[in-house]
Parts: sequence; structure tokens; C-alpha cells
Amino acid sequence: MNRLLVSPSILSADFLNLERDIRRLEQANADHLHIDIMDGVFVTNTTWGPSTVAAIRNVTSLPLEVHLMIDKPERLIDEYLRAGSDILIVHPESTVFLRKILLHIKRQGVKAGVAIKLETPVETIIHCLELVDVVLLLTCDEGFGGNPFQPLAIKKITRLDRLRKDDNLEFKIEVDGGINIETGRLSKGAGANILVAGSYIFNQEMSTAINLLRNV
Ligand SMILES: O=C(CO)[C@@H](O)[C@H](O)COP(=O)(O)O
Repeated sequence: MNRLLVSPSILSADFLNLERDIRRLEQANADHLHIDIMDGVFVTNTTWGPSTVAAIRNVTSLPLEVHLMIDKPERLIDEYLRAGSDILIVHPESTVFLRKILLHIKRQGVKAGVAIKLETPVETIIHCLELVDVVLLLTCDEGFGGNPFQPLAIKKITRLDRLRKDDNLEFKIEVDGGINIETGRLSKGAGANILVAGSYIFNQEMSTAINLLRNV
């Protein structure tokens, strides 16, 4: 079994000092950078656009995991590909072109991911599991950092892990929202491979937090 990966969410970073915070995450041995793109429509919060992802690409070689929490992502997929995303993650709740988008991402040599909101059943993405490298389960109410982990998520991780085993698939299960030592351990036990964490990492010494998460 591969080791658990830790993907800090820069939603909890200081937006006026993003480069400084990215350097701190590099020094703390983060595995990825998780970048939540929010448009104020698909979720109520607003964050960045492709030009910020490109700017981040210029200052780090950490893999960029770009989570598109935007309406109709098909409008902007090429821009996020050009910006240097390493993993591009889209939601079925935001588009009627999910498989087409995932295939397009993969044809460009970029890893493709699908994400579902807490209330969206795992069954919604069954038709694209064989296409994706990553399935991200939102484990809290979406849009903001600091929301609590919801126990319902454990059932969803278990269900997804079962489907993965039954069909001999290789996608990673990533959990995102309210992740700390306790919820990270529960998630890992249910089958998660990647932990996204914002407030847990940014509210304490980063390398300690990342190490603790990696070893839950
Ligand atoms: O996508 C989201 C929120 O919608 C997350 O990526 C948050 O950034 C996670 O933050 P914490 O719950 O770990 O503070």
C-alpha cells in the first residue's frame, strides 16, 4: 500500500503572502498543494483564477492539485491546463460534460480527478471511475476552511473503496474538509489515500502537522 499523502489547502494561507506560505509548505515537506478555485456561484466563496495558478506554478515545483469548484468548468479547462495544473479536479454537480472533460484532461497528459460534495451520492460518479486518477470526497460543507468533518463521509469512503476493490481500479481516494489527526485516521481506516487539510496545518507548526497527518 502506498503511503498516505498530505495535500495542504492554501485556502488557509495568507492571500497577501502566498509565496511565503508556499515556501513554508515546501520546507514542511508537503506532498502537493491543494488549490480551491471558487467562483461565488457553484459555492458561495470566491478565490482565484487561472492566472494565480500560473503564478503559483512559477514559484514552486510541488504538484498542483487544482480543485475546480466552479460552474460549467468546460469554459475554463484549457486555461487551467495551460496554467500548469498537475491534477485537475472537476465536479459532476457543475457540468453535464463530466466524462468529456475528464477525457480531455487526460489527453493533455494531466491527471484527472472527480470531486463530489458531501450530499452527493457516490453513485453519481460510478460512470467515470475507470477514467480518473483521483476521487475527492468533500467531507464537510463546502466553500470555506474550518468547517467540521461530517461522519456521513466515512460511509462514502468505505463505499468508494469497495467499488475500487470490486472493479480492480487504481484511483486514489482523497478527503477534504475538517481533516485533523482524528478524522484523518478514520478516513485512512476507511480507505483514503490523500488528506487535504487547511486549518489543521496552518494553525500550528506546519512540519509537525504534516508529519502527524502522514502517520495517522
Ligand atoms: O474545499 C475546501 C472547502 O470547501 C477545503 O479544501 C478547505 O480548504 C479545507 O479546509 P479545512 O477544513 O481543512 O480547514
